Amino acid sequence: MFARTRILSASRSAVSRRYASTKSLKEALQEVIPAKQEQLRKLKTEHSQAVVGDVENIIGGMRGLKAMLWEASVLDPNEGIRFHGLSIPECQKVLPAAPGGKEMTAESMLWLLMTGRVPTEAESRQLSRELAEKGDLPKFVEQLVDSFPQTLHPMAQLGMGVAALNHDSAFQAAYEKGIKKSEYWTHTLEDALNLIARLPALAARIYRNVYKPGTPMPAINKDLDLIGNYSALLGFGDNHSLTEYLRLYIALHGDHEGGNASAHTSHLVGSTLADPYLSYAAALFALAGPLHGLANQEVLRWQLAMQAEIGSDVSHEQIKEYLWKTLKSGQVVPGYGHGVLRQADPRFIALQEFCDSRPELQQSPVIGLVKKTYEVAPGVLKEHGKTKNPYPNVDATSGCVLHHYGLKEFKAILHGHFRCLESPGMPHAVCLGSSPWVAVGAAKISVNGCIGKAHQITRVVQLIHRVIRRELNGYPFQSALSDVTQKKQRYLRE
Ligand SMILES: CC(=O)SCCNC(=O)CCNC(=O)[C@H](O)C(C)(C)COP(=O)(O)OP(=O)(O)OC[C@H]1O[C@@H](n2cnc3c(N)ncnc32)[C@H](O)[C@@H]1OP(=O)(O)O
Ligand SMILES: O=C([O-])CC(=O)C(=O)O
Repeated sequence: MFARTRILSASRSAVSRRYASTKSLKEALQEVIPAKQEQLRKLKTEHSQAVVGDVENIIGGMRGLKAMLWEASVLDPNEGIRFHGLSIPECQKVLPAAPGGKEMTAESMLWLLMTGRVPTEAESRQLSRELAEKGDLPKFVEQLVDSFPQTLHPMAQLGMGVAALNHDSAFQAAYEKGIKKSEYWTHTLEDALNLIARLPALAARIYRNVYKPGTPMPAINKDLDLIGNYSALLGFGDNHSLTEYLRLYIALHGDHEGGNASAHTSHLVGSTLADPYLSYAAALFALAGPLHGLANQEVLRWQLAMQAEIGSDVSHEQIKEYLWKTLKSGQVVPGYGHGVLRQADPRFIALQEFCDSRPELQQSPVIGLVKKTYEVAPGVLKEHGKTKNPYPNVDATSGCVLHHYGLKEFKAILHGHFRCLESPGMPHAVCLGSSPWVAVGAAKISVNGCIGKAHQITRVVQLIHRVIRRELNGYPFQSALSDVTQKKQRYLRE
């Protein structure tokens, strides 16, 4: 089951003042955080008893449960995501692009998410430079990553690499010395920025070790933005279209209301005051599931299999048959459905618009197939009648564009890293949360969430004990397990 919590938004208004500021991100946050701390203190004293919803059904995990306070973004089921009140087209209009580019940068989205304010170009550039200056990996992490077998899943490698970066955690060091709760955020911010800065070098190193062993990686260019550098480190620095696509892609994935499986995991782990590296590593492992971060790889695999079986120049009827074949074989249609959305994902629409604006993508057979599938799949899924949302999510197209531009390798390092800028959401929560109200609230609520899970785990253990006891009485283990499983499935259905 896909746990997807809902968020109680603290603020829906867009804060998009633009003036000729040249503040660093830390200075901008220094202005925002005291007021936020006061806002949270007031909220707690005045509304801590407020009832925000009923829990209807726990069989589906935490689906739909309002369980966290969040304000960086709000996900409306019909309209999709807004970042501090700004829709995707509005962000595309106001967030600064990289020099020579048109797409909003990851840094400008990060700035917006964390401060609630659109950065000036100077601020965005300054943040790019700060990240580039912090971007090199410690030697021991390079050695660690180089020691992994090529066959180890890149997401497992990425998670371990990120966890190892906690060796230099400023938060952990400060905590050991003893600091006030109200100061947690400065050390957390330092870790979060160091982590974001190092992700390109880490992910690119893993990518090269697995797919392009022995190829030399360029040095980080201090004049480039984060994604410009990432693209170059991967070996695609001269592919301007891919780099621009990545900027858009990563900015769009900056946050999704903070309650998806990976973001929720980082909040849960962060609420114990584990440092950002550990919280983020945990989030990556949640992201590594095929129903979440790996879905775009599943989509690519599925669309290519469709292409191999029925070709590219196909009719709606042929796609319909292929969709039914997938559904009848008991599989999900990857890239369709969502835990919250009930319409086509505006991130999918934004990526489709990117495709429509580029002649090379308009002519791409696989992108053409994605488009045609979108014309047919909602009708088929409605007829199938199971999914609450028969429309595409962002993954329905994202991996296919990468494939067109030459990033053809399947395993999830690509997706994993691209999703990494969900970390703006994470440090935001940790920054505000750790000091001190939201973290405590999140911990309590999460613990409540976990009681359900722990309870289920206990039941599973009891079940297994029963099965083993029966086996000792001469009852074959497999058939005992299948008896019990069938009973359980019947029980859940009923
Ligand atoms: C970036 C992201 O992470 S976006 C999500 C990416 N994931 C995918 O695209 C994978 C395909 N989609 C899915 O598996 C689901 O729609 C999820 C995981 C995204 C959401 O799951 P849920 O919240 O459980 O969705 P929902 O409440 O609509 O599910 C109801 C039923 O419809 C099924 N269903 C949901 N989506 C689909 C689909 N695309 N194809 C077939 N069946 C589906 C579910 O498996 C569930 O079946 P069950 O009752 O037998 O368990
Ligand atoms: O929000 C979710 O449930 C999944 C998703 O689309 C994302 O994480 O971007």
